[in-house]
Parts: sequence; C-alpha cells; structure tokens
Amino acid sequence: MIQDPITRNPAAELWPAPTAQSPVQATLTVPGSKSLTNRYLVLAALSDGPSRLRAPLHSRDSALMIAALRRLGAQIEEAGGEGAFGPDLLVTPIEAGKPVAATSVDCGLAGTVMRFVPPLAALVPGTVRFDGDPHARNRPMGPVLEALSALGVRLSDDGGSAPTALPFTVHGAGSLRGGYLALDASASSQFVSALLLAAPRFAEGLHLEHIGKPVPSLEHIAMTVRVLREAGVVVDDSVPSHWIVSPGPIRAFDVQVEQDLSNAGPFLAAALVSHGTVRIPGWPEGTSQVGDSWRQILQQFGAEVTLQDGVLSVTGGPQIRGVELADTSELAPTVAALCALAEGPSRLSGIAHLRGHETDRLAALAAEINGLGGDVEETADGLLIRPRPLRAGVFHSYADHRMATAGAILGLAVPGILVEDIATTAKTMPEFPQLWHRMLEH
Ligand SMILES: O=C(O)C1=C[C@@H](OP(=O)(O)O)[C@@H](O)[C@H](O)C1
Ligand SMILES: C=C(OP(=O)(O)O)C(=O)O
Repeated sequence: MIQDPITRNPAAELWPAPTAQSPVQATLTVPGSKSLTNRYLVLAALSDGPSRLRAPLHSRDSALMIAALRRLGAQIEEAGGEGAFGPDLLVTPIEAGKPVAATSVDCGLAGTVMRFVPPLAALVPGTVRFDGDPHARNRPMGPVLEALSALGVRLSDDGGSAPTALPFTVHGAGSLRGGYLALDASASSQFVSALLLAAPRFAEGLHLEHIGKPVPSLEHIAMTVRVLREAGVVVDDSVPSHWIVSPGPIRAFDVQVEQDLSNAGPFLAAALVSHGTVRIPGWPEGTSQVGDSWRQILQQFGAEVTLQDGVLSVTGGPQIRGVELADTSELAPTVAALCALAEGPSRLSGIAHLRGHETDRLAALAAEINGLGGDVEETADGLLIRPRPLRAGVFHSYADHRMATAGAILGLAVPGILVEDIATTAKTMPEFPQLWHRMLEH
C-alpha cells in the first residue's frame, strides 16, 4: 500500500470557505457522474457504431479520458442538447485493427484513465506512452500491468524494463486472446473494471478471478457489469470474486448520464451541518452509483431523508450523530468531515486503500482536521474521529477534489477556514465553488 509523504501546493490560492449564517434551504442538481461518463466513453470507443452521451460530465477527468480515446483513434465531438452543465458527446468508435502512430496519453490524476485505457491501447496496433501528474506515479497500477503482461501484451518503462507504475508504454499488437486471468484487486476495484470493460473485444473473452484481501468499492464493479450488460455484453458475476465476460460486440448506445451522486454528498452534508434542508431533483431510481447510499448514511448521522417523485430531500437534525461505517469508498472524505462535526465519536473502517487515492486520504484527513484542532487517529484500515471543537485555519487539498470539498463542509460550521486550491475540484466538478455559493444564497 502506498505511504507516500503528503505534498502541498504553496502556490495555490486560499479560498475563504463560506459559513452557513442560517439553515440552508436549497434545491439543486449536480453535474454528470464521473464513473458513468468515463465508462460510457470507453465502451462507446469500443462499440459497433456511433454513440451519444447526454448530460455527460465535463471536467478534468472526462477531458483526459476524451483526449486519451482520441489518441487511440476514436472521434469524440460535442453536440447540441446543451444541458445545465454542458453539451452532449458524440463518439465514433476506434476502427478495429487501424494502427496509431506512436503517441502518448496524459492520465492527470484520474484513476479511470490510468487503469481503463491501457487495455484499450493493447487492442490498437501501435505504441502508447502513459504518464500523469507527479502523484499519479505513486498510485497503484501493478496488477493491471501484470495482467496485461500475462495476456501477452508487451510493456516497457522508460528504461525498457517491466513497469509497475506510471510512466509506462503499451506496445499494442491489435488483438488479445484473453482467457483466464488471476489478479489481486485489493488496492483498487478499478483493476477489475479496467479488464472487464475491454474484455468483450478479447478473442476468447475473459474469466477474471480476484485472489487476495477483499476488493474495495465493489459497487463500482457492479456498475461496470451493468453498463456492459446494457450494451449487450454477456457477463457472469454469479460467483463472488469471479467475473466471466463473453466475447462479442458492444452495442452502440444513446444514454442519459445520471448526475454524480458522490459529488452530491457535500451539498447534502450542508443540510446536516446547517440544520437545514437540501433537495436534489432527478435522483436516479435503481442506480448503480455508490452515492445512492447517502440515503442510509445520512440517516445514521441523524438526518431525515426522503425520496419522493425522484426528489431526494435531506433535513439535518438538531445534532450530527457519530457513526460506525465500513467501506464508504469515495464517499469517505465527505463522511469524515461530517464525523469531525459530530457530537459523538465515529469509526470508519475498510478504507485502507484510500492511501492510494488522489493522495493518502487517511493521512491527509487526519493532518488537516487535526490542524484545525480536531482529534482524528489513523488506524490500519480507517479513521477514528472524536468530537473536539475546531478553529479557523488553512485546510490543504493535496490536489484532491474530495479533500477540497471536505474543507468546504467544515467551513460551513467553523468561521475562518481557508481551503487551499479549491480549483482542484475541477477534477470532477469545475462548478463546485459557484454551486456552493449559490446553495447558500436564499
Ligand atoms: O471505477 C470507478 O469509477 C471508481 C472506483 C473507485 O476506485 P477504488 O476502487 O480505487 O476506490 C472509486 O473510489 C473511484 O472514485 C471511482
Ligand atoms: C478515488 C477517486 O478518483 P479516481 O477515479 O481518480 O480513482 C475519487 O474520485 O474519489
């Protein structure tokens, strides 16, 4: 597991986080889901005809995915249907067998790009070098590279040896046989998703088995299986830790992208912190997004939560209750911010793999909340967060969008919090500062 030193950006601006002067009363929607947008883009690039994404996310992570797929030969254009958060996307797939000139892919800090795109590069004849932001080189990548290598793909690092992390080069032969493959996905569910998304295009499909400690963020693998099935791919996930993808075409599609329920989290949290009400219309029914679990999580914190006619309504109680929660996946930084404002102690477990996210999130949350006077202790697989009054100060973001939004949540209750590098929210929600201020205007 990655234990890299925490890095800070001294040049970034300090954003005065607004305090909630009164209970928030807001109705709002948020931009499209990162996880769905980037999965649909990958599938569209591999599909059997042109596809359309309606109301997709437009952010740094989706822009990086679009640029990567274009490098592999997909054509992606913006098209009418201008929604509240930007235009639709039209995708013409990569032409099977068409070589690409030696090229490069910038992964930024996007896990979906660095994990999902290399298997596609293996399916394209050509040489593709992958790199990203400085911290991206620390994010776990090994199992995906080992898996590709086991499938017969030639890979090299800049010195020509077998790579274990970014930067690396995929020497695509244009086709993959597939078959049985074992991998350890305990550091990231994205290792599994990466191989499943490309697997219908392997000559024999793929039987993938996870061997190791439990896989985190299982909801994200379920999302992958679901989008594959929606595109006509046969996937058998009936045996835990096994996924069998049959070879076959990926049907082109026209899809409405759901709003990002994980990114809805900080806004819903504002209802608890300010003892107000936040409503989100268009809450998708029967969604595969992990953020749907806000409905249960926020109730445990003491909120009243209703979902009626597609409108999610969250009303904060008189106090925020402490919680015990396991594997909250990408929701954890928002959850931790609420815990720091709770009346009782909280324990978050099953999130050791957050040490390999945009930053070491366990270390970063402990350092920043404690830096404001809080009481957070790291455990082997999570955080213990005890109530203690917080004070004004700088909350560092570590280039992590969810750290920045965690700082904004604390700022609602604690005057004088300065969030360093709020612009890093552009990774998945460039509109965050504007939407946050708008939420507080009433
Ligand atoms: O597949 C995806 O879209 C994601 C999977 C999860 O990754 P991990 O399994 O590494 O937590 C999640 O945290 C990330 O934000 C998005
Ligand atoms: C872990 C996250 O992102 P990524 O897709 O880069 O892994 C996240 O958004 O919380």
